[in-house]
Amino acid sequence: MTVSKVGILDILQAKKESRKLIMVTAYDYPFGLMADEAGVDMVLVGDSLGMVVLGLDSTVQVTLEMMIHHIKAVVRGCKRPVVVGDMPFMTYNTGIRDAIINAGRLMKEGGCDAVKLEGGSNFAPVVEAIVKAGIPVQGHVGLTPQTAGALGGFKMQGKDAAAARKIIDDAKALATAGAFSIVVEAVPAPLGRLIAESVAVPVIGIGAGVDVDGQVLVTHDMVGLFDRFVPKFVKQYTSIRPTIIEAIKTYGDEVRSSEFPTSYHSFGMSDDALEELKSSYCGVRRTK
Ligand SMILES: Nc1nc(=O)c2c([nH]1)NC[C@@H]1CN(c3ccc(C(=O)N[C@@H](CCC(=O)O)C(=O)O)cc3)CN21
Ligand SMILES: CC(C)C(=O)C(=O)O
Ligand SMILES: [Mg+2]
Repeated sequence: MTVSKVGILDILQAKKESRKLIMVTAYDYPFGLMADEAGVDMVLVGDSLGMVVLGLDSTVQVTLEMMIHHIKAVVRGCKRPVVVGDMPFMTYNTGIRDAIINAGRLMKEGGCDAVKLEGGSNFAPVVEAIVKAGIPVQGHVGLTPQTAGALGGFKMQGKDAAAARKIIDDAKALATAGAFSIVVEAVPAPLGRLIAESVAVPVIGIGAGVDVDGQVLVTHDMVGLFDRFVPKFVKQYTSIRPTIIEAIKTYGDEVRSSEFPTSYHSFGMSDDALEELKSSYCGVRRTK
């Protein structure tokens, strides 16, 4: 069966038809396959992979090479969803030429359909240049983890009217620059709604309330596979970490007690071959 690939135009159309957009993260082939099978619209290969699957303390140390490595794996599993690759810190902040070259590498070498970058109106010229080069760009405003240090940590943004106004203006600038969609992270729900009402392109919320055009979550968070910290906006739909730990423990117990492997999980050999082998075999330690 052939599956029709979701396109950027389908993402834009969804907002016009008031259809909510579903986005989740994936960092490897099995999670790419599962997201595809679950029928999501977009898969984000987030730079959160630095924290979630590489054990780093922030997303700042993530490199373009790491992103390309993981994007390639996810793309192999995703036949239908739009695959968005996060641009790492300092791969688009140093100038328009660098940004275009690096976005191009994520697309050409990684194989993703679009890129995402963090930043507001200051980055509108960068977004515009990448879009003009033919690469769809998703914006990201509100809590921007790559610059969390400057924001005072992984904290909610847009608390007072002036800060909220700035985020609305940022989203508008990105939409005008040609972003096909904008991620809004960790802002008050009423602000999320105002942002969604302010731009024609879909606003994808993560901790931005329900009145936006779609939602994104880190898959490892929603299945309880990552729990070093659990942001307020995460809902754990299942908890597979204890299940995995229990399986590994049981395996260990069965190895120690020689319950595993059984003959079912072992390979046999013909009696003739075994006899011939034994006659010429000179073991150091004779058992049985
Ligand atoms: N596993 C994971 N999930 C994410 O959503 C995520 C990452 N990693 N890494 C990159 C960024 C970092 N993000 C984070 C990380 C922590 C909080 C957090 O703990 N926030 C607290 C404090 C809120 C406040 O003080 O305003 C919370 O209770 O939500 C939020 C977003 C979102 N992104
Ligand atoms: C949290 C999402 C939006 C993200 O940027 C990431 O996973 O890196
Ligand atoms: Mg990110």
